[in-house]
Amino acid sequence: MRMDIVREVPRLKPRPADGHKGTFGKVCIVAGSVGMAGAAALAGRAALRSGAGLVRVATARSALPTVAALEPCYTTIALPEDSAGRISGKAIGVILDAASQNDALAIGPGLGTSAGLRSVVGTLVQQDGLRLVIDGDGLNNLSRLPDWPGKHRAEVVLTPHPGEMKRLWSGLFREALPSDRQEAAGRMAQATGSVVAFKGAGTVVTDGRRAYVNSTGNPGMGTAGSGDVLTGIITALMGQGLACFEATVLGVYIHGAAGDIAADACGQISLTATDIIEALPEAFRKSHKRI
Ligand SMILES: NC(=O)C1=CN([C@@H]2O[C@H](COP(=O)(O)OP(=O)(O)OC[C@H]3O[C@@H](n4cnc5c(N)ncnc54)[C@H](O)[C@@H]3O)[C@@H](O)[C@H]2O)[C@@H](O)CC1
Ligand SMILES: Nc1ncnc2c1ncn2[C@@H]1O[C@H](COP(=O)(O)OP(=O)(O)O)[C@@H](O)[C@H]1O
Repeated sequence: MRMDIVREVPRLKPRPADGHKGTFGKVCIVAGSVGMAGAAALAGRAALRSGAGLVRVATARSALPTVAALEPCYTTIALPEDSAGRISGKAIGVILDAASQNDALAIGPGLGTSAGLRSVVGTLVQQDGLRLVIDGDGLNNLSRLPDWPGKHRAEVVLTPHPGEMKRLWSGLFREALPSDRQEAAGRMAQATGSVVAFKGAGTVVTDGRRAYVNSTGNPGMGTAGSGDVLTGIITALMGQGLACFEATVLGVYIHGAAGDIAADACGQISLTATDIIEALPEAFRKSHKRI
């Protein structure tokens, strides 16, 4: 598969002196469940550290007090839940309202999987004009909807790790997942009309026409919640007006750069997803000088 290789990492425009929180994007992150409140908080905090003017985290009602207590700077939206403490299918009305009131929406970190969540994700991909990042269990729910690419109208970014990629792939193709990561990501992007960030060492970002292979990051980032942080970063960059491909390239680059700064400070063995968030300010400052 021939794709143009992108070597330049996009950048955010300097902030206008009279900018305010409305200028820098409102984003909503639909995430978390009882037992995985942390995933929602990590994505929300990462979005704040990545410049979103307003961050709203929409989560299952029972998980909300924990999610809210983990970070004072985002607001929260309580969603109807099922008996297992996962967001239920009845939440779709509130989520569609949030979609219409925000510049970008993410769904997935820590959701769990269920028929209700499948219908929520399936409805979101059909929303014309919605800018949507799908990660984690958002992808696991999506992979059980084999006909979704034919119906989708939203601008979609998919951020699978290799396990999620396998599930997504087997829902769409008969043949095995190609071992060439660029080939796999490129075909997934073309078949679904989405931007794909196929995560792992050397994350590949592609829209099926262009491909970027990331050089930042380290094995210390193989730690729980690291991908949830990436979701928050990309969503915030989309909220600030970057197109899906550009936001994903910059997001993947900054996430890896923050992981490298964090590994310098605390070593790859002890690195946690929280350390990646704490390193985002330095990663953004350095990238503005270097890129
Ligand atoms: N604090 C929290 O609340 C956390 C919640 N999380 C959520 O937990 C849910 C399930 O996600 P998980 O990823 O844990 O479970 P999955 O079952 O989706 O994936 C785990 C498996 O994926 C494969 N895999 C992942 N990265 C790989 C790589 N680089 N190379 C090869 N294989 C790889 C491995 O087989 C691994 O066992 C998601 O919604 C996620 O957002 C996790 O992010 C962990 C932290
Ligand atoms: N060896 C590595 N080199 C560079 N980046 C890595 C490496 N291992 C993991 N990462 C990055 O860490 C993140 C892990 O995400 P993911 O597997 O979704 O974690 P989680 O589901 O726990 O949030 C991805 O962005 C991935 O690219």
